[in-house]
Amino acid sequence: MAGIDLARRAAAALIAGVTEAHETLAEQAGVLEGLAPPDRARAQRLAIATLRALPRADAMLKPHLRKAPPADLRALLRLATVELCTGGEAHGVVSAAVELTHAGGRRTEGYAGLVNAVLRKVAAETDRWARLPEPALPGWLRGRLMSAWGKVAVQHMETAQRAGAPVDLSVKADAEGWAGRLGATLLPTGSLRLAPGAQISELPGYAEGAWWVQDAAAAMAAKVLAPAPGARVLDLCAAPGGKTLQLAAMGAEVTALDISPARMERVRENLARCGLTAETVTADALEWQPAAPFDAVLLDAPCSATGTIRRHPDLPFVKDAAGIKPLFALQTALLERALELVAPGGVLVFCTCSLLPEEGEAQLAGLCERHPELSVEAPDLPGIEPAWRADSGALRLRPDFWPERGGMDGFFIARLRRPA
Ligand SMILES: C[S@@+](CC[C@H](N)C(=O)[O-])C[C@H]1O[C@@H](n2cnc3c(N)ncnc32)[C@H](O)[C@@H]1O
Repeated sequence: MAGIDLARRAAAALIAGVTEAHETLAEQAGVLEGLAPPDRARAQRLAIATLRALPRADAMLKPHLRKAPPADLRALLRLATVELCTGGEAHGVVSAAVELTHAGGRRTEGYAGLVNAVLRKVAAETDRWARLPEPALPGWLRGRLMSAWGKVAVQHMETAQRAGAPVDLSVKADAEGWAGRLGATLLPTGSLRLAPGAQISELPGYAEGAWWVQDAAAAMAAKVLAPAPGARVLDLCAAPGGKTLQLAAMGAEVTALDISPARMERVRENLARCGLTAETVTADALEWQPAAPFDAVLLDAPCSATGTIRRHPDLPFVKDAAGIKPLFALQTALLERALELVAPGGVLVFCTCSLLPEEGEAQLAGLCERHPELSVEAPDLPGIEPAWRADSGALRLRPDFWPERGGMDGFFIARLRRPA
């Protein structure tokens, strides 16, 4: 009997956690504890691949299941089905699933025969996979995006989301040199894009903090802010700190604030690894009182994160329309607070990793209506394409942009100036 495949067991647990307990993969970090780094990475890869293809896996399994199996077994069947239909070696995949069913104890061991029989049938008809409809966004989100961006754009976004996301890096300095050393592509906006399959923590420059992982779209917000060296900048919702690192690397005097103590710890760790400094504050942005206003404030507000589904395919199972609605009012309140903390003549950059206009375009329109004294400044960055510019002067970034390069996260970024 072969040993238990720990990565597959963890992957199945992660899948069940997302689909049954509605917890994100990030919230289930405990599942991966104790696994060796390669098993950890493999478990995450398997869970992500399965979640991305879930409707197809269910369509493959449906004819062979008379009633729904227990949740953890269903996750295991879905995982094995995706593996079988995407090139996994049939004997290895089926026997690993059977082993895990036995190992599940009294609750699942009685299903080992069923798991074996069902997966053998799936393995015998993997040609059906390619003829099944491509997985689409969940209905509540699809409808909203259709009204905002149109059917064709949404189809392109879905294609991008199915393809997944490459890994992008922001560098402290010398982007061209690091592109050469890492074999990465230097993107027109200054981020580096790694070739697939890199083991991040093994790459040169990781240990000494020469760069950090950050999607190219996410990296544009701090570049839009572009603080002068020594400028006092407040990063108002800072954790885990990607934008704090950028601002500090640009030479700004940064205050990084976040409400979450655990996430703030990540900011401190990231600053330490990269040898950068910022003042860190754990507080509610709506209540915190600084001694003086700032030259610039960056508000990367909590949002639906619908722009990041291509790298987080767990999100549609965890969030729904009702769950994200309270965020819209929080974003408005945070925007008002952020503006109060900008000194006269200073700059406010507002961004969200959302594709919903309620969390971007509508927030900007509302802010400008309430504060007609503000001016929106169109960003002037290398690499920005005309299609990314909205009439308002903001940047609207979408996963279907840069298709030939591997896409980017969805983001909304606006730069506003208070009169002096
Ligand atoms: C989109 S994330 C920020 C990502 C971060 N800017 C980066 O680039 O790594 C939003 C953050 O807002 C924080 N947050 C939510 N409500 C907050 C509040 N009332 N005050 C301060 N931070 C808050 C969350 O803890 C979360 O870390």
